[in-house]
Amino acid sequence: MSETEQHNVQQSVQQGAQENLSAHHTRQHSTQQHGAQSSPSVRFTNATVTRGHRVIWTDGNFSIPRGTVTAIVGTNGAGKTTLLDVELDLLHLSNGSVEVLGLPAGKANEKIGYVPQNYASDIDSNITAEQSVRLGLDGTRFGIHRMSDQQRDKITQALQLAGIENHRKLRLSEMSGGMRQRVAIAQALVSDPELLLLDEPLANLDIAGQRDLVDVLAHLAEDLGMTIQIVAHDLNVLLPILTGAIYLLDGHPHYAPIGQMMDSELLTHLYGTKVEVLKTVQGDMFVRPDPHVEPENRPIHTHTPAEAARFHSDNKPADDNARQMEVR
Ligand SMILES: Nc1ncnc2c1ncn2[C@@H]1O[C@H](COP(=O)(O)OP(=O)(O)OP(=O)(O)O)[C@@H](O)[C@H]1O
Repeated sequence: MSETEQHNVQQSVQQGAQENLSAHHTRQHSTQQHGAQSSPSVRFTNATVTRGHRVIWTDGNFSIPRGTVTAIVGTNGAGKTTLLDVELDLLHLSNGSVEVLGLPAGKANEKIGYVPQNYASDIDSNITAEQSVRLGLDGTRFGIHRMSDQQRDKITQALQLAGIENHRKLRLSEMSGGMRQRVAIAQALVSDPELLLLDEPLANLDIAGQRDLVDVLAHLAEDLGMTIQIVAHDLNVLLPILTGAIYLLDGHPHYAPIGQMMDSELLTHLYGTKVEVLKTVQGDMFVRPDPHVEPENRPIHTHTPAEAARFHSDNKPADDNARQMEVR
């Protein structure tokens, strides 16, 4: 999808947010009072997607509970962004079905916050952070209507959640990539989403920027109970907050809880190069390429969905999959 199309999509996802604000507050409140709703955040059934004449992936069969933080991982071109497109009903399946927040894909879009790849590269960077976040409330109507007190409060709240309330008057052109990424997140949050979809939000951020962003996501997930999906290439920085991962392997999407995902055999197949899962004495886990493998010895495997599913079917505790190392 072109960047302009992505931006239009982002706006269409956010359209109706203003009208739904009060209804959404009621919904959120009742969810907090009565616990998580019973339907999963997403449910894929026999899902196959094609673009043009090309099959991107097939046999998607999984569901993910609400209140979870899920990475979407796979090699370049495996179909991670495509998976988000399917959840937003920007792309129809050629077979099977997808439910999002208990409804057919597309029907719950006003409850979804979406942060596309490369945010701000195609919008007017002369606008301020506050104006940009306001686009999440009234989209294309920006600039025509006066802001109500309620809207102003919502924008302030979203800027606070993203940790940029002190920069609301700064123009995007004056901001670093990390700061713009936070503006994009604030824009997605301003409509009080139940599900937040982020497409490679960590790309182009330095280590401190990545950690700051993960802290923001941790607050949204842990304190506000938001369900989050994040397309990412590097699992390490996200590991402290991840509950699971959708992994695209050999043309099929699978879901695994994070403990089962941290398996060096599975990750080696997934990344197409030998990787190790290591555990520090403090109990933190991380993934790294095996430094002893020469490039020409990299394994190249293809697997059926059933074979791939076996990688995480034996419920091995995560500890069994990880080498322990001393890091103090
Ligand atoms: N609009 C489109 N029309 C046709 N093919 C497309 C379109 N968008 C993407 N594709 C193709 O679909 C496949 C999956 O693309 P997608 O962007 O979902 O992959 P990805 O896993 O997100 O990749 P990356 O990690 O490089 O961002 C790629 O081969 C891509 O070339």
